[in-house]
Amino acid sequence: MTSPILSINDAVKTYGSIRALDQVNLDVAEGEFLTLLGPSGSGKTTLLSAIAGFIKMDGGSLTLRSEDITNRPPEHRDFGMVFQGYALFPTMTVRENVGFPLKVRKKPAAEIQKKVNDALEMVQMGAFADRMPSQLSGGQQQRIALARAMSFSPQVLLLDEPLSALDKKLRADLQWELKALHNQLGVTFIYVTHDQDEALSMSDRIIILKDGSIQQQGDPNTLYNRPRNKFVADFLGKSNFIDVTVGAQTGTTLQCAAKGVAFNVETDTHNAAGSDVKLALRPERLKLGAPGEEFLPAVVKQVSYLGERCQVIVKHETLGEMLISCPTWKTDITPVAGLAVSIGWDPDAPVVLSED
Ligand SMILES: Nc1ncnc2c1ncn2[C@@H]1O[C@H](COP(=O)(O)OP(=O)(O)OP(=O)(O)O)[C@@H](O)[C@H]1O
Repeated sequence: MTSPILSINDAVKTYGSIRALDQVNLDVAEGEFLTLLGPSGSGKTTLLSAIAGFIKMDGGSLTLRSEDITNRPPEHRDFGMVFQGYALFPTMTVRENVGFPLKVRKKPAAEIQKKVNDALEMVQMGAFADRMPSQLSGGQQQRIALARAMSFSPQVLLLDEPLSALDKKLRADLQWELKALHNQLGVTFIYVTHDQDEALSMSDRIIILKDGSIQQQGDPNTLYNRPRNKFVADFLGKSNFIDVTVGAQTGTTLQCAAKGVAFNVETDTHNAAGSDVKLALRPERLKLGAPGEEFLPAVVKQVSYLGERCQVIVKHETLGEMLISCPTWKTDITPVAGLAVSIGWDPDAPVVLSED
């Protein structure tokens, strides 16, 4: 990374015995769309609030373009913010709301007018300038909140679950719009969500948090296809897990044995012979065939049709139940409960997980 716009160094925040932030280190690159993702209580909002300056950290420091801002009050950090509890001012019009950050910064009236118009155009809400917030839908209010956060051209935009109150279809539309805005403006976005699909679809990089510490970070493709541990594999998408005993490893080829089943796995990790490891296997990497076609016999237990894909639970005699996701347009086999099938996977499909 070229020199980061923002660095969080050894951030610690405790509430009694809870470590909401546990030695968090993070560099944010200029212009990136960075997402903080984790389950409820993992520390996402705490980290964003510490960056915003709403809470004081118990330890660690924050730098903005190499300048220490750890003790700088929020209003002097100059970040744009779209927070859950940071609603529009109900007694101000849309125009006044969007102009508010500029007014606080004592900008001249002509500049305020121009920037407000620009910000409203940006979120396609120019026609709504004279309405009151109560006369807008939830999605429109979110667009105005975004326009307000952007009106003063901040270097960094902090967004805490800005779409969580919206219905699924509108949320998906606004995800596209937010991503397009990000591409167009080149502003650094730090985005909090607990929605995995939202994180995967919008982010340049995802930070996965659990109990106040970073579990893994990377681009969506790396995190999804190369999860580091069980928590990440389980939290980001669905996974089958297989406990195996390691045989010999020759280069990248690992011999594995699990409950009477032997197979090879291609891996870039190094594993000692005789050790026990856990593998993650994504449902779409499992293959479903007629009996004898793939290498393990199994029986279909349950099928769930999802439109473009169908989810099939199969049972192998010793490995137990496995989840398979197949495209529904591939009709060489129609899975129904009770059907005898076979299952298999390519050697590069399983991922060797780390223990922690
Ligand atoms: N003001 C507070 N007082 C006491 N504990 C707090 C406070 N704020 C947060 N916590 C605790 O710190 C931990 C992290 O909370 P945080 O709100 O950052 O999680 P989160 O990942 O944003 O969760 P959610 O998705 O539910 O918003 C939680 O265990 C929470 O209960």
